[in-house]
Amino acid sequence: MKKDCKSVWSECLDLIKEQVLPRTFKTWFAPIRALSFKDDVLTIQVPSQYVYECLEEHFVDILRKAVRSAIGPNAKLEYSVVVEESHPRDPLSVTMPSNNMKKVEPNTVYVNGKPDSVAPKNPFERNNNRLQIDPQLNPSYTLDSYIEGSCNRLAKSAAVAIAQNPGGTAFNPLLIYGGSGLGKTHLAQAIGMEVKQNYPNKVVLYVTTNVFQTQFTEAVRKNEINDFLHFYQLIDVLILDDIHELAGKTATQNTFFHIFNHLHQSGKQLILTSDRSPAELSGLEERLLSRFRWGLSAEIKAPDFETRMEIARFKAHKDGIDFSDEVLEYICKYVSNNVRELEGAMISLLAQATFNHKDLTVDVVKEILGKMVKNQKVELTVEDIQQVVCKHFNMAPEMLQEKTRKREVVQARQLAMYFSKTYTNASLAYIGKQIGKKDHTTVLYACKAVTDLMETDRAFKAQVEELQKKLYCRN
Ligand SMILES: Nc1ncnc2c1ncn2[C@@H]1O[C@H](COP(=O)(O)OP(=O)(O)OP(=O)(O)O)[C@@H](O)[C@H]1O
Repeated sequence: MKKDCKSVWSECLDLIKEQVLPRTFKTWFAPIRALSFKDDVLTIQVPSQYVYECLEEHFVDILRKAVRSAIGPNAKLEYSVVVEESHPRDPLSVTMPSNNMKKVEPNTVYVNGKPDSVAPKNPFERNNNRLQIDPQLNPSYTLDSYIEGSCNRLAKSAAVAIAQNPGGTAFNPLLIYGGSGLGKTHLAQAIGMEVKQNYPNKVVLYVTTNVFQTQFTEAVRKNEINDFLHFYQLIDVLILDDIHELAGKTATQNTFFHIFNHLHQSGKQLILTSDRSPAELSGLEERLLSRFRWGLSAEIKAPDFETRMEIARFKAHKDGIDFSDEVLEYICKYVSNNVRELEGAMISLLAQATFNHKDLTVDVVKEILGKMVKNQKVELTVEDIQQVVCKHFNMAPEMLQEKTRKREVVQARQLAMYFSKTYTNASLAYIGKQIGKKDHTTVLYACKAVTDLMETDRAFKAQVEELQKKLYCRN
């Protein structure tokens, strides 16, 4: 069925929404209108030159991914920029190309038979017996732009070593794990970028577990599983993002197991990312987990204040934004758990200040961030959470450590575990140890119990929301 511009753009918006903060989405993407879609070119109307520049500067990667996913590898984006709001329905506008839709050069590999029979669909181009493999790398994710701190030192050092000698270090596979928005994808992609620079002929491929899963399902449906395996065996550096999503997908795990073995035995490099440590990767087969342990598992933790400041200074400098140190300190103090949110806050602040014609002083930042900060994850520890939960239930924190199955203690413990998993970057093992000396499976069970109960019990859900507010307003 032929898609129209509205449905294509709505598909893009769904994908974009998953990747940016709601405030960012509202500021930058919600006001955009889809104008036309023809020959793989999607034209969108943006309200001003400023918005056009900001989109190209800050969001081009997100846009590129979304547009490619909705349209295909040949997708092009064009902007129609409103220059005069002369008529609300028919404003005067000019058309601008998306300049930054640059991408890393694809690799060409020669295959026996028709390339069509080897490659999963998009983003691979086929021609005679040549197969072009787009590495799917984001050129802005480099090792140089990845700020090092104690939170990520081991992972970054391993990344540098691998980039110099892919497949030839002890770090094979490299499993990078940690919480959301802490730079796992950036670092994994940066290795790919650096390998492409050091070894232009090496075939690098970045793929999310979701895409891998879809390609696999498609290959099964079409009875092309051998071609699928053959294709993945052509890769020199395979980056598989979000491997926790393999949980429970036995057939996909099985196939990945074969690909892993083949690549590893042939001295090819594997880089994996996950939101939890191998010990906490439930739902994955032991034989796969044991292979992950062959190389290096490196955790990325939430950056400390100094590293956040360095990241914020770097981003401000790169984007040519003039934030004073005082302002940056204010932002970094409050946006503490997640680098993606830190970036989002900086971009939103800039946009709001520009639209409202205000200089970015600390007072202005306080005013603008005021509402936003309330919704941020202020730096919470497992201990803080236990305090708040116990106070809520009028219970001494020591009760959580007691070996009792009393209903109210069990529920308080489960809630403390659930909030610790949701609002801190502590590992399941650490959370369990701190809250009643339990193991990680108890924490997982507690999180599931709370989520399930919230779905069926309104009063309980209201109680969780009440506690959430108390946690946010703690400071
Ligand atoms: N140490 C760092 N230096 C510079 N930028 C960073 C750093 N850590 C994270 N970022 C930036 O933060 C944003 C989020 O990073 P990324 O997408 O890699 O996180 P992630 O851990 O893969 O998150 P998720 O698990 O949600 O996919 C990116 O724009 C990335 O460039």
